[in-house]
Amino acid sequence: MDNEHEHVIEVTDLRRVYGGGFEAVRGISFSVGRGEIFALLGTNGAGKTSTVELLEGLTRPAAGRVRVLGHDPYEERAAVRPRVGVMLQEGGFPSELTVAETARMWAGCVSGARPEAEALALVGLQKRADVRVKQLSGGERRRLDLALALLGEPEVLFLDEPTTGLDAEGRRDTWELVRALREGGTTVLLTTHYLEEAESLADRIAILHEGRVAATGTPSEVTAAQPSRISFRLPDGYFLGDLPPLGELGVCGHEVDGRVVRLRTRELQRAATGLLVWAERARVELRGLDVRSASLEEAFLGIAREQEVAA
Ligand SMILES: Nc1ncnc2c1ncn2[C@@H]1O[C@H](COP(=O)(O)OP(=O)(O)OP(=O)(O)O)[C@@H](O)[C@H]1O
Repeated sequence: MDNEHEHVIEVTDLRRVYGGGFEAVRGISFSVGRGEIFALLGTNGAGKTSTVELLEGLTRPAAGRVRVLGHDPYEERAAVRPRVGVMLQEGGFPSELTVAETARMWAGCVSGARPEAEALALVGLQKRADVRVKQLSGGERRRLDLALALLGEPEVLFLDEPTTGLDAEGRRDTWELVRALREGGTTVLLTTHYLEEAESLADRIAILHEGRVAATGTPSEVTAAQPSRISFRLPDGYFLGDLPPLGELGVCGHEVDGRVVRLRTRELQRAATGLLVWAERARVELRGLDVRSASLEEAFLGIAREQEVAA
């Protein structure tokens, strides 16, 4: 396999069982290529952190295979660890130390670390170097976590909810930094609760549900599998039955809320054209007309609903 298309992360039929027998990860498979940003999404308890911890080599899977940079991250920790940066959900470093002292202490544990000041500057914390960690805001702590993960100039970066607690500007700064790291060839696997984050940042995503991959692909592939929406106000004096038969328009679901009609369709062009031709002929205006493809949020909620029904 050439370097460009090398799978930096490979997960095959991965399982994780906690003490007591609860199976949190139930046969997950995916791979991440070099320089890709891959996002794991899912409801609370879907198994994102449990999966990331296996990738980080913190514990051994109950079954299945994990490879990071071609190695087993648990059995061959010494080969993998120096090439990987990890940002856990809870950093948990001593809060009496200053930001600079924390970075220095951390750098002491990393071989070939970049200068601490450079790592702090990457996340915009250079002016907070002399502040004690306990005095940082939640968002600043998250950025310090990220700076520490970047100290070793990692080839692979694991980010567990990297922007939780950050304000809108901090979140966008982090996205820019992650994109810049990708441009430099870093492979990034992140978990997030922010669908907007996955949509804007990730090359590919996997939506987990109860320990399984419910959907995977590029964000647009995942949303394309969900119905599009058309909404409008019924013109005065008209009723739903006055529209062309919804089945003929390719509509697969509808709701009427007062005068507002919402249609779902997998054939957006056919439905929109049929509706507009009807309105033109009837010489009526469809006020509030809104036509759009599913967002990742709608896809996410749709997948969660489908899974609940299937269960
Ligand atoms: N140490 C543990 N012992 C037993 N069960 C656990 C343990 N840690 C996690 N679980 C369970 O495993 C499931 C998956 O948890 P996990 O933290 O991986 O989910 P998650 O997708 O990261 O959730 P969140 O979005 O809330 O962080 C949950 O049902 C959780 O209660």
